[in-house]
Amino acid sequence: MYIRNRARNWYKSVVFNTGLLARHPRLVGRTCGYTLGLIVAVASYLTVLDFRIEQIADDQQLVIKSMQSLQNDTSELLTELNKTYSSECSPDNLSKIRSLTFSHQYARNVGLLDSQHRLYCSTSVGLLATPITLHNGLDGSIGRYFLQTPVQFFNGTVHNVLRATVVERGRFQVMLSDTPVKDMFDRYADSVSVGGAHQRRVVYKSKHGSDQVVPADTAPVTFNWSTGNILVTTTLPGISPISVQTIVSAANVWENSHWVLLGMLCLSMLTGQLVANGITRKCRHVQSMDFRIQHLCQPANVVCHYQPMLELATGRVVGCEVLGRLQDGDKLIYPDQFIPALTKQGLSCKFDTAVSRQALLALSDASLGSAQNGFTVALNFFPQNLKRDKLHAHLQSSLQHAKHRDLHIELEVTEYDFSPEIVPELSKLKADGYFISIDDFGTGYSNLAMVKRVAPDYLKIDKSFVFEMEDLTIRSSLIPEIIAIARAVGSKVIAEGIETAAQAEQLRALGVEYGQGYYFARPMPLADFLSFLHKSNAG
Ligand SMILES: Nc1nc2c(ncn2[C@@H]2O[C@@H]3COP(=O)(O)O[C@H]4[C@@H](O)[C@H](n5cnc6c(=O)[nH]c(N)nc65)O[C@@H]4COP(=O)(O)O[C@H]3[C@H]2O)c(=O)[nH]1
Repeated sequence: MYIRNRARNWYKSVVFNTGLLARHPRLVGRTCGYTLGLIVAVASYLTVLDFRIEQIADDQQLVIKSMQSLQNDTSELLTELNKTYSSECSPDNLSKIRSLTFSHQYARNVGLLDSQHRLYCSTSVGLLATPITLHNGLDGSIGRYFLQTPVQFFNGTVHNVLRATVVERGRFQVMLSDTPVKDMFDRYADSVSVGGAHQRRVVYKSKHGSDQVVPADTAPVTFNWSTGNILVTTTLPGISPISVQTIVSAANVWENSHWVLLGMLCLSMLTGQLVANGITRKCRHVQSMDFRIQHLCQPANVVCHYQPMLELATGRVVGCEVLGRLQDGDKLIYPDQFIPALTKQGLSCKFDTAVSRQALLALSDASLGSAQNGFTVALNFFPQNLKRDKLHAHLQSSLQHAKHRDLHIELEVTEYDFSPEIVPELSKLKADGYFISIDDFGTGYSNLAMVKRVAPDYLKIDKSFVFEMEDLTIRSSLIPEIIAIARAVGSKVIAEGIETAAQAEQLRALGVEYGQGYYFARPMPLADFLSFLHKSNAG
């Protein structure tokens, strides 16, 4: 749980504080996607390599088994010869030995030794003209053996000489036909070394194999840093250990598994591309207001700005409109940037509640000077949040600990949102003592009968009418009509968006009671608003 929370916090801080995501979503997506693609490609290659190494180790076991079979067969033959047969070079004895040799797979020829351990007779040649002593023998588990030994045998007409392995035990030597083993070496090994510690030597090497002896204690898989190849080794232990080594190069892996590798390469490229697209989309999404608003819309991020509302006739500040902003790192974001996402994500109530609570707590604690009595606080609410019972409870609880409770709360609903469903709620709120104002009046098509039923305390002329006053457009000519409607329903008029002294003067002359706009002051933080208030009302 703890780790999950830490991970979530870390993720959020990365998402919200990393400008990189916002500025380069594609770069982030591609970096992550292609890195993953590369990891998949490397992992695929390592899997194929691992598979190939296992395959080679299995093949080497076959070689080892055939070596074992050769040793067992030869050992059995030598035991039988020493136990049952004499080393006499008589035709009868040689014929018996020959028939025994036929029942053994690897023996080609048997040699007989004299009392001085010299080869003096063989089953293939018979009695030798000169006895032979073999040199450089190795000690093996089945006897002493001589590698690549020149041996004579009779092929019908002449005595041929060939090189073969000879194993000697007791009074006999067996010349081995190691062709089956050699075939195995050719297929599966690059290098074979045999012999005990000091006698060890290379007995086989392929065209790729090295001349170096493979020590008997070589690990099953090693890496040759000078060639960049992997060496797979299997050793048959014993007095004369046999080590079979095979080289696994990248070319070798490619040769054996190129279709699998090509398939995996395509898969990793596809994975990389899909992940890159996915992460790019995700980065864009986490930077979109729809996603960020859920993190931003917390009471701690809500910032209230206050725009003074003045009595046009006297220039006195009589109230303010509270305008909510959201703190996003070191910058503020404004309603036109977040309101669509806010409503889409169902956070409008959370936002309105946070703004109104913060503003009421701040203003009820502040010193408002001569404006203290009956100071008007205009709060904007989304129509769906104008539910009397809930709203009344919330506003009262916000004012519960207030220093002075004589603030007049004005609830603003835009004309655009003015609908039959909210009329009864507004009437009840008005009966509770809240002021009701219809904001942006003139921009919607509100039913005048409905307006009359609510009898709002204020009609706020939308700023678009005020902006065009000096140009005398048709729109601005509607201002007297709006004022007439206000009079008819018993409302006072507030003009929004006053930017020049001429606009303020004209509106005052038309009978508009209150005004707000950049001409007087922009929406501002509480401290600035309070100093503006005291300065304006000082005179
Ligand atoms: N050009 C110009 N503009 C002026 C002038 N005087 C004031 N304004 C801007 O006009 C908007 C007046 O607020 P509104 O009509 O209630 O329109 C508000 C209101 O409908 C909504 N809003 C703002 N705060 C809240 C809130 O806390 N809750 C809800 N539900 N809506 C809010 O967002 C709208 C836009 O708010 P803002 O961006 O703060 O924009 C404010 C204000 O900064 C001026 O002389 N010239």
